[in-house]
Parts: sequence; C-alpha cells; structure tokens
Amino acid sequence: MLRFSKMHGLGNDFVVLDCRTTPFVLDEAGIRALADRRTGVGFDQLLSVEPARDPSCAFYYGIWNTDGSPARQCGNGVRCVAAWLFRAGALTADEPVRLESPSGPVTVRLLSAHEVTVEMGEPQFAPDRIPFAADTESTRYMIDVDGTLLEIGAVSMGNPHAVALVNELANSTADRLGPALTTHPRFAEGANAGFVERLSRQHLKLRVHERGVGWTLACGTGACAAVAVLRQRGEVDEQVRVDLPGGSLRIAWPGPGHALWMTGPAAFAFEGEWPGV
Ligand SMILES: N[C@@H](CCC[C@H](N)C(=O)O)C(=O)O
Repeated sequence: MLRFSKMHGLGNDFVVLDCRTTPFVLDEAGIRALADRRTGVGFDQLLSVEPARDPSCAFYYGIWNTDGSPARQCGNGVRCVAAWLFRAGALTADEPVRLESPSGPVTVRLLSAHEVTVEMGEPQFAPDRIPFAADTESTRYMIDVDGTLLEIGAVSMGNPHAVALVNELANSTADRLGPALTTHPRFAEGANAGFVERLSRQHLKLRVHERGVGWTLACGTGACAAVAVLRQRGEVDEQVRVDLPGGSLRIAWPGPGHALWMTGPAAFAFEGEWPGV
C-alpha cells in the first residue's frame, strides 16, 4: 500500500508522498497508473518529499507530470509541500525555509496553515537557459504554431514557459494552439504554454496548457512566467494579481537582478492508500 496525501493549489492537484525515510519506488508506468483519474487516484503532478541533497535546504521535493515525465519546478506544488511539511510538524509558520527543487533551492514562508509565499528565484530569459532555439535573446519571438504565426515570450522559472499575450482569453485561439505550443520544436524540452489577457498593469487573466499534463485549473510557474514576460516588456507593475480558472495568485517581481515572489493558497483534500504497488 502506498500512503499519500491529496492536495491542491487553486485546483492544480497533487498526490504527495512521504519519502523522508522510505525511498520513492514508482517507475514511469506506476506514475501513470496512479495519475489515472478513473482507475488510479488522479493528479496533475506527483510530489515526493525527500531528504535534501543540498545541505543548505531542509527538504527536497521531486515532481512528476501525469504522463510520467519528470518536471524541474512546480509553483503550486511547492506551496503544497510547505503546507504538508507544516502539518507534519517539520516546518514552523512565518519562518523562511529553503527547500530544494530539481532546479535548485527556493525559499518558502508560511503566512498561515493554508497560505504560502515562495521566493521562486530570478526568471531566466537567455534562450539556452530555457531551452529555446533563438539566435539572440528577445522579449518577443514570432513562431509558427500549426500554421498560425504567434508572438510569444520565452522564459524559464526553473521549467520552460511560452507566454502568448491575447486580446480576449475567451475568444482566443488558445484551445487550438495550446497543445501544439507545448510541443513546439523550438522548445527542445517542450514548454508550458500560457495564454494571458492583460486587464490592467496590476491584473492578468491566464490559462496554461501544461507540458506532460494538458489544460490545468492553475499553474504557479505559469503565473510567474506571464508576469516576468510582461514586466520585461514594461507592460505590468511590480505587484500583479493573476487570475487562473481555479483562483488567483499574487506575483511580485521588481525586475532583472531580483527574485520573483509568488503568494497563494495550499489545501488538503484527503489522505489515502493506493494498492497499486
Ligand atoms: N503545475 C505546475 C507546473 C508543473 C510542471 C510542468 N508541467 C512542467 O513540466 O514543467 C506549477 O504550478 O508551476
């Protein structure tokens, strides 16, 4: 039996495994079986809480998508890991703690048992850091997505993101272009594809088609990426509210040379045991 916690951040849902003393045992087929919403448990991401490899961090968290692929960062996930550790008695509220993600350390601070703020590091725009195929770094790239010319921004928040600004999210071509943008060949490792409508300099509306998952109710790194891309273009202020289908996140980024901050909820759904191993 595999004991797990089911959690979510704005409807981006997770199975969280306690691997602090027992090793992570699932292979790719096992992860896909657990992810199945009819015959397994179901999740957008599987998160494992493990001992830190980096001595400056309290714990490590591993991340896997629904299709079994590993991911390097997860914004909603790290808030849930922090709330999970708090409930397990391993973190205290209001004290900054470094956690180690596959893409490096992030700092979390619990504002309450259900709200967490995370220092996500500095957004990386250099094409080779994303990775994105481009001769020079730019705030805008024109790419052909399934025969449609689309203007995007490209950024890494520890994981790769494409961000397309649209006039009106409801009437956008996001539904058609999202899946193709996620697997676009210029993103060598794929990308999380965000479609963003700018309501004001402090308010965005966003939908994300996630790499390895599909359309999600929320994507934390996607919200960070949308603010980073638009702030780099001078189109948003330092503090931005991002509305996703599952709810809102608060993002703050002073600009280049500074870390980006994300604040939002983390919720428990239920505890369970899965007989599939
Ligand atoms: N839901 C996440 C992002 C999860 C990882 C992503 N699908 C990837 O493969 O990079 C978030 O909240 O950031």
